[in-house]
Amino acid sequence: MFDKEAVQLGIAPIGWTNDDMPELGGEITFEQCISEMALAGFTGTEIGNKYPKDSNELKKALKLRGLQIASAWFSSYLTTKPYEETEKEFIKHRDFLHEMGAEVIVISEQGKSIQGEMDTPLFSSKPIFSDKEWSDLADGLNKLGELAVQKGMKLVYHHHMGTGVQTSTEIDRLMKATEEELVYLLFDTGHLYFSGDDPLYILEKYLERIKHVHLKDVRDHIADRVRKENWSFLEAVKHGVFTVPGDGGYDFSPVFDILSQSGYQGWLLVEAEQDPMKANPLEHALIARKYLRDKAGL
Ligand SMILES: O=C1C[C@@H](O)[C@H](O)[C@@H](O)C1=O
Ligand SMILES: [Co+2]
Repeated sequence: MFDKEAVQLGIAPIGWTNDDMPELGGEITFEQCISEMALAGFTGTEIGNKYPKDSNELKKALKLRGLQIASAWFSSYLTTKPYEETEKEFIKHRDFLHEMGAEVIVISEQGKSIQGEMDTPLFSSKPIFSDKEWSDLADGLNKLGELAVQKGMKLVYHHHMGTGVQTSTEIDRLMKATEEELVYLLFDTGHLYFSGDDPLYILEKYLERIKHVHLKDVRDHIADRVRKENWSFLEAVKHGVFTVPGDGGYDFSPVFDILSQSGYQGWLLVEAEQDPMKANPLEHALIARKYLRDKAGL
């Protein structure tokens, strides 16, 4: 059983409006998005591209609906740009999240990433970092982790399809190369399962370092087509490879058991980017909320 006081349930806006493909959900307003999150029974969200940039305006809109900011994605370019460039942007991002009351900062290395490329086949073209790139990445993350600690926050690394940190082996290398008190892990079920890795291996091995969780499910028949037909990450998303927990092929029961038994504290954030014209966002938010109630007792 989860400690209901220690765990908070959130949902990401990318089921309503997509950050990587703004045409998906382009007609859906920020207000509709956050109102439906609250209506479905969630109390938190991450930040999407339609959210107000002004912290007071954002706070007011969220407060009206009983929502909090759990975190927000930050793209680092530690393998391809001078460290100082990433640091400058990171400090602005950190300070905004701190102002919004978030405790974790999601980071993902986008140097050499193919996740935003519509025509680059996902499985055959993912980047593989050189030894130099691994050390630049680890050194940079340690420094950014220190900057997070200065504000009492935690840096959580998001392993991601189509990036240099996608597979279990790559996550192992990153975790080994970084300081455990500075760089934590974001556990995203959907990315590991889609990659063909066992999410439970990562969950059990890094339980102590996992400080943020994305609950994303996968439609197996679409994932099979992505491999066979050499689709890109964005094509996969457009075709509906991701969906909410309870609607795809992954059984979250062991994930919930392991997390609850370990006394996990923090956010469980449902995240399923898909085309809102094909998958009604409110309907899917409700499916996820029911699944969490039935399977996790939350
Ligand atoms: O956490 C995430 C943020 C998105 O923008 C990203 O593309 C998605 O796949 C994800 O897991
Ligand atoms: Co995610």
